[in-house]
Amino acid sequence: MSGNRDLPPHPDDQGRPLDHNRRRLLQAVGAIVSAAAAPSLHASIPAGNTADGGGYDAIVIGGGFAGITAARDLSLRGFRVLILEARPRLGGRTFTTRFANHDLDLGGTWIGNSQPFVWSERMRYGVDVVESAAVAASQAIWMDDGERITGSLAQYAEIYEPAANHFYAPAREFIPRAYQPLFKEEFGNLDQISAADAIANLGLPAVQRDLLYSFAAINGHSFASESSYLDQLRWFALGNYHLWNLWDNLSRYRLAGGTKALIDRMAADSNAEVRLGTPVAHVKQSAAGATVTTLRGEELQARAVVVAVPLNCLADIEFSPAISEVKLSESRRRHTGSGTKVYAKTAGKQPVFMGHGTQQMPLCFAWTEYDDPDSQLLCGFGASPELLDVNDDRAVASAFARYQPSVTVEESVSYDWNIDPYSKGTWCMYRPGTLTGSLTELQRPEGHVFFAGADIANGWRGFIDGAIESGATVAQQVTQHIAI
Ligand SMILES: Cc1cc2nc3c(=O)[nH]c(=O)nc-3n(C[C@H](O)[C@H](O)[C@H](O)COP(=O)(O)OP(=O)(O)OC[C@H]3O[C@@H](n4cnc5c(N)ncnc54)[C@H](O)[C@@H]3O)c2cc1C
Repeated sequence: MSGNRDLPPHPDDQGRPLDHNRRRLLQAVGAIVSAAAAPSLHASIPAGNTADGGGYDAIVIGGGFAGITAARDLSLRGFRVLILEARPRLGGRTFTTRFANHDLDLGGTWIGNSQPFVWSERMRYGVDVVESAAVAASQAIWMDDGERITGSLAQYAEIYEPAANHFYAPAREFIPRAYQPLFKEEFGNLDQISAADAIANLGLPAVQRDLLYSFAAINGHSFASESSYLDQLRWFALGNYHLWNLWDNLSRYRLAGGTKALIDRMAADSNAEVRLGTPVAHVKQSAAGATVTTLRGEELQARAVVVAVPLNCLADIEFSPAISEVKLSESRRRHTGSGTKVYAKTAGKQPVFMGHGTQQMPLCFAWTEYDDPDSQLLCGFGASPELLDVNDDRAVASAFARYQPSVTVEESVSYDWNIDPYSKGTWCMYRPGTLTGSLTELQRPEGHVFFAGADIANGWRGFIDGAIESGATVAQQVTQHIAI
């Protein structure tokens, strides 16, 4: 089984010019922002497209966790809300499928109890959690100068933990408030250097250095040279400045029934109208609101628009007037998340293991995720699709064999988020300079247009938790905006 390649057409496929006369449009933004503050706006709510012709209060573009949260919260406050989702399903970068008798998540999967937004949602809707088999691993596997070493988790921790604590040492000083990443204001050069630079500067023995490169690679889902050191430190702050608590939040708990179980309950609790398979091509603001044009040319009006698409896809929507150049250039620059994730079903069983490789290996991490009676499901992550073709079962089998040489892989499954035009990447970690230089601007509403998403969250940015945080925050902003 391989990734889904039956993707709907992309806005760019229509050959629509995305360039604008920026000066003229920036002037128009100014006019709209001043008009938005005027109290008489509500006299001219745009002609609507709801069944009764009354118009939408808000159109939410994107039906991932951020968009669903924003739409649910707004609709439960009595506003008329429409979700326009490009794909034929909700969930965005979370995607639960059936494989080897499990509800398997090909995208976002694990949540943690230091993640307040998603944890409260799963408790509110009564969605249980299940623990990864690797939590009780009887074997740790790591690499020392190319040689595969096996031992206990405690032996592995003796090598890895002091190195990781060294790497994360500046986190408490520079990110004292995990949900206010810019609180400190002064960060020295921490956001200018990469995680790889920081690791090289630690002067550690090669075995520890390589473990850190690989950990930075899985966290940024790209080589350690791509991500900002400061952005990596943020994760440690969010993990309560404790390495193993961070790990618990990254990989311990899955939602029973998969992420679909949660997003379906959130969507069912919402009164928002949902249109699937409806990519948005254009958002045009007026004094009273905005007109959203779908790829099929349908025009829909609302008083406010929530753009809850991945950062990497933002520049594919045409905005009139144009949104800020910072937003567009960060979208085109893309966050670092561009690696691979793959599951493999084994024939027979191996010791339940947790494997920490090097960032140059096809899979920089691999472990037993499900320990079934007669087989296992292994999960692996790699820093780059260049290192592993996840659609090639034999390549996948040999990648897992680097950890368990005698493993027999029966079949594997993955999803290529990097070629999907509605994600153009995996989870978000920032490149050097983006956190201190652009986050505030990425979050800033422009006129009647608001921005949400895991990729611009304050707390667990790049996670389901961050998507829900951002969606809830923007729902509050839109509520105030509409109520003016
Ligand atoms: C492989 C992988 C593993 C991950 N692992 C974890 C994990 O274990 N734990 C965790 O918490 N997080 C994880 N994440 C990250 C997490 O899944 C995301 O951060 C989060 O789900 C993003 O939510 P979102 O709503 O901000 O964006 P998305 O889920 O990307 O939703 C955006 C939506 O916008 C839609 N869209 C895009 N363009 C348009 C358009 N023009 N018109 C209309 N709709 C459009 C998309 O189709 C999509 O549905 C992982 C992600 C991946 C890919």
